Amino acid sequence: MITVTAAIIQKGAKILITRRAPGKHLAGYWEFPGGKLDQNETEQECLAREIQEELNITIQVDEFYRENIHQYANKQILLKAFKCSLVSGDIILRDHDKMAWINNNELTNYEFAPADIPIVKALLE
Ligand SMILES: Nc1nc2c([nH]c(=O)n2[C@@H]2O[C@H](COP(=O)(O)OP(=O)(O)OP(=O)(O)O)[C@@H](O)[C@H]2O)c(=O)[nH]1
Repeated sequence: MITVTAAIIQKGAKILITRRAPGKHLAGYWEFPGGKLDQNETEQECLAREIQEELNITIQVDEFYRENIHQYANKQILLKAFKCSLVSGDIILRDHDKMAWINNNELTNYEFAPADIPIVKALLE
């Protein structure tokens, strides 16, 4: 099983979502940015690293939110979502082709990666 971290980055009342770029697994689906846990790093370190690499911003990882295990056709992932806040930097999309700052109630307007659905549902409650 692959552990994947995901950041729910809050700025005021809005949260950041990003769309997976063409050519990637699940291209075109929206997600919470993040990525696979490397050996010898904590989940918090992984998330801060991935967000810096993918989005060019520095975040603070505030708290664990929810996790979900999902079986894709060729892999099983443990998706771990954390509430985060923006510390500094301007976003540059390096891995995604779109981003949006949205209110939680707008989550229903976007098609999320299947593994994210329970996390999206929790955010809508
Ligand atoms: N970052 C992120 N990945 C997610 C989410 N939901 C979800 O199913 N994933 C999946 O978890 C894996 C995370 O991989 P990644 O973003 O680090 O790397 P990648 O696509 O370049 O890797 P890969 O193509 O080798 O699988 C991908 O298979 C991705 O589709 C999510 O909300 N955030």
